[in-house]
Amino acid sequence: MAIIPNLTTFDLVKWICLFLIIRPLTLINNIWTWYRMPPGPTPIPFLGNKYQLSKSQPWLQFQRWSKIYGPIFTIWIGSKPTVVLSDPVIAVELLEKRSQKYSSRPRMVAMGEILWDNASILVQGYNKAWSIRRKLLHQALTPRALRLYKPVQSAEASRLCFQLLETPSNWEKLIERFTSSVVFCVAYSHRIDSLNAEVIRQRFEFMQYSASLNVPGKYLVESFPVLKFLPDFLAPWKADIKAHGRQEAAANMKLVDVVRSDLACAKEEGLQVPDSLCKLLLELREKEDIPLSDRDFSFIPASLFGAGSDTTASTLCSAFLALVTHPSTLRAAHEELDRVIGSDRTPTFDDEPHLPYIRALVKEVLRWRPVAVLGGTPHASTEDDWYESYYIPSGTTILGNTWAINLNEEYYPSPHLFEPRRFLETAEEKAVLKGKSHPAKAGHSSFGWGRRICPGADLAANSLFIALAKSLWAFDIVAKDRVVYDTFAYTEGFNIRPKKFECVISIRSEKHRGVLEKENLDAERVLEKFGAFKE
Ligand code: HEM
Repeated sequence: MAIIPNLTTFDLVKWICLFLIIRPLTLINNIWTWYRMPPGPTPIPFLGNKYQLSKSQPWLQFQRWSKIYGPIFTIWIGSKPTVVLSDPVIAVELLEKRSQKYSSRPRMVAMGEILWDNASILVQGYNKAWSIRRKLLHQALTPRALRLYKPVQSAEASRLCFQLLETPSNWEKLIERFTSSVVFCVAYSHRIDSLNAEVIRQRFEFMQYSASLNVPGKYLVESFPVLKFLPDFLAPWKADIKAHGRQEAAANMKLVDVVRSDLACAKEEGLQVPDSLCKLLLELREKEDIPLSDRDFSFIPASLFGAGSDTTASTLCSAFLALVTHPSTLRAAHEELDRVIGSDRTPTFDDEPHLPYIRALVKEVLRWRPVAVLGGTPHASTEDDWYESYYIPSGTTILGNTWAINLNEEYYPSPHLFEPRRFLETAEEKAVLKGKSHPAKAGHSSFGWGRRICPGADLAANSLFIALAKSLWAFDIVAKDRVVYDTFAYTEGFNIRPKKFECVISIRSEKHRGVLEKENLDAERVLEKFGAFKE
C-alpha cells in the first residue's frame, strides 16, 4: 500500500517535469519557426494572433496587413501558422508551380471527419481518396459533358428572365432558384421550380449546419483531435454531429436512388433520361470498378449544390450591384447585344464568341467581388519548403486572399472600378487600366489554384454568361431613386454576397417582352424532361 502513493507521487512529479520541459521546448521551437517564416504581426506565445484577428470581414484586415508586412505574411492561430498570400504571382508560384507540396487541406475534425466521415472532396487531404473523387468529377465535367448541360442552362436562363419580367423586385430569390435548378438539373436531371422544394430546404439546412461547425474555437477537438475518439455517451456534442452526418448521407443516397430508378424506368420504357453528372457517374460505375461505397459515391453529385449554387448566385448578385453602380457598363453591354443579336431573339451559347464585352463582364464581376473571398477552402502544405528566404514548414495552412489578389492595384489599376474592358483583347482596349499581367489563364484568381482549382469553374462561367447575356439583353437594371449604394456592404463568412439592396429592373421594350414570353414556352418544353422536385 505504501508503494502506490509513492509511485503516484513519482508519476505526478514525472508528468509535471515533462510538462515543464515540453512547454519551453515547444515555445523555443515555435520561436525558431516564427523567426524563419514570412513576417507578420507579432504573436503571443501559445495564443498566437488570436486576439488581433478581426471577427468582421477578415479579408480587409489581411489586405491592410499585406501593405505592412508584404505580399506573403504569417499569422498564428495558437501554435499553428497560417501563411496569407496577397500577390497573384506568389500564389501561382506556391499553389500551382509547387502544387505537389501545397494541395492538401488543413484538418477540419468536426466538419470533415466527424460530420462527413471524410466523404466530402471539399475538405479531403491530398491523398488517394481525394484523387478518386476529383477524377470522377473531371470525367463528368469534360468540355464534352459541359456541352450536354448547356441546353438546360439556357432554358433556365430564359425562365429566369421571364420570372424577372413578372416579379422584378424578387430578383435575388429568382437568381437563387435559377442557380439551384441548374445545379440540380446538372447533378440529378431534376429541376427546381420553387425554393420551398423539400430538397432545397434540406440542402440549405445541411449547409448552415456544416458552416456552424467551422467556427474557430467552437470545438476543442480541433486543437485536440484525439477527443474525436471519445465514446458518444461521454461526448454528446459528437453524437449530435454524427446524427446530422447520418441525415445528410441518407439524403444524398436518396438522390442517387432517384436517378437510379429514373434510369431503370426509362430502360423499361425505351426512353432516354436527360444527361446529368449522377447519370454519367452511374453509367461509369457499371463499366469500371469505382472503389467507393454507396455513401461515399453519393457525396460526389451532392458536392455540386454546396459548392456551386450559392457561389454562382452570389456572383450574379454582385453583377447586379456592379451594373447599378456603373451605368456605363450597362450601356456598353446593350450596345453590343443590340448590334450582334438584335431584338428578335435572346442570345444563346452559340453567340458567345461574338459577345466579347459580355464575356469580359463575366470575368470582371468574378474579379471585382470574388465570392470565395479568402480562396474558398484553405490549402495546407505537406512538405517543408522555402520561398525566397522564408521557411514554410509542412502542415502550414495557406490562405490565398483572393480579395487582396484580385484588387491588387499593381495588376488592376483603380481596382474597385468595375471595368469589363480590362479583359478585352484589342490593343486599344488593352491600354485601358492596364497593370502588370496576371499570371493565371483566367486573368483572376476567383476559382482558386493548382490541383485544387474549382472543378466547376467552366460550368459556373457558362451559367454566369447565359444568365447575364439574356437578362442584359432584356432589361434595364438601374439604381433606385434616392438609394445610396455601398459596394463594400457584403455579408460575412467564407462566401460573400452583397447585403440586400433594391434596384429597378424594367423590360427594354414591348418587343423584348414578347420574345421573353415566347422563349419561356420553348424553355418549359426543354425543362419538361427534367422532373420537378416537389414542395
Ligand atoms: C462562381 C462560382 C464558383 C466559384 C467562385 C467557385 C470557387 C471555388 C474556389 C475558390 C474553390 C477552392 C479552390 C482551391 O482550393 O484552390 C472551389 C472548390 C470547389 N468547387 Fe467551386 N466555385 C464556383 C462554382 C462551382 C460549381 C458550379 C461547382 C460544381 C461542379 C463547384 C465545385 C467545386 C468543388 C467540388 C470544389 C472542391 C475541389 C477540391 O477541393 O478539390 N464550384 N470553388
